[in-house]
Amino acid sequence: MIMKKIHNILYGKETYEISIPKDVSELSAISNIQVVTCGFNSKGEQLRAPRVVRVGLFQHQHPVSTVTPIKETRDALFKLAREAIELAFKGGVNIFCFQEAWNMPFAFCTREKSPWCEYAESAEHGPTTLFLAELAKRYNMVIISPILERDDLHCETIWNTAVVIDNHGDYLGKHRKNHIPRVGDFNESTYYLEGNTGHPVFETDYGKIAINICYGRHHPLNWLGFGINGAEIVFNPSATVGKLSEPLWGIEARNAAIANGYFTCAINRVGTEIFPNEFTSGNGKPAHKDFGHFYGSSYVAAPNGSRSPGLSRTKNGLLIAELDLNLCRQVKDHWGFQMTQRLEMYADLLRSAIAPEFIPQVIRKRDIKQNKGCSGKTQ
Ligand SMILES: NC(=O)NCCC(=O)O
Repeated sequence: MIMKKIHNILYGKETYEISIPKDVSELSAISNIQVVTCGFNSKGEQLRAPRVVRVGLFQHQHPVSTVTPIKETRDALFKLAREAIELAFKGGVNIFCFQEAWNMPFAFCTREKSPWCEYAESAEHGPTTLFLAELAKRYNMVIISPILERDDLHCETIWNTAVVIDNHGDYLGKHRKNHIPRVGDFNESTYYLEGNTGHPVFETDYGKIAINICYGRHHPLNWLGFGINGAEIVFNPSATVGKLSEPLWGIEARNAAIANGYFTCAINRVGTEIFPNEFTSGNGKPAHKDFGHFYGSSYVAAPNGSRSPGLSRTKNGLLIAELDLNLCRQVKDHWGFQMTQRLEMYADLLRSAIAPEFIPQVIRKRDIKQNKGCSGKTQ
């Protein structure tokens, strides 16, 4: 009883394990992908049937050395992806999402252009999208594929992009990472700029979904943007290391789910990737060859604040979560956060804050004294 109470305070309303076919465990053992399941409770409604979907969050280690030739690396990653997607299909997954820049080493610490920029490919018809489109169609699954994008139409520039492929195997659209980190070894601004795609929400057969890529999870207004556009599930494909962000990890996506009335799915890389050349990041640390440990711990949070168990800190894993999208509106009706959010007041504040002549609204005692006598009368 007391444990139940503690669980409730720390992790929110009770979740349940979902039943999945036996061969999922067998396949999970063969492919060495840990499978964790979780379902979120919702209320029945009189007028709407439950809108239950299953999401699959896949976290993985880079399967080869970082210096492995690109084609060989791609083959190894595609093999792993195929195994994970097959596993997800057997587990009834409708929407599958990879971690950030899933199809390459996370080399943006190095600041080297070669060979890492060669991993960039077209969002619309690059090899990764073509490979996944076939699987998406075969398994009737929406697939979110965060990659390094090469924009052929616009001077071959590079972006950090999540591609959405629908369950018919068609390219549905893309979102480019809105906030680019400049912290620790995250030297990503050497490679790409802040995204120019706004806060798109993709309407799929399995609900309205959006993607907030990695560092964007530190920005509450970025989460808000997807909520304003009607997202029901926001995926947060990430690549982040223990020393930098682990204390924040369990809080940010969960808080975003509560504040915005949608489900959030936070996915992180696993393992340590060693690069051939030493690098520094202007932070006084000795030159080194790796980012540190990517700690996995992927999880799902619901709009009512409850969360799933996390995947492992060290192993490849697939989290299969069952969500009733009706819960989004149920929580909005209950708490009224959207009704009470005062967007117009914040819009005014933001508009004035970006103006060059902005004066912060600070009340100081000395200003009061200047304007009024002790009697409180204006002088
Ligand atoms: N990939 C990325 O944006 N990482 C930044 C570090 C963090 O946000 O924890």
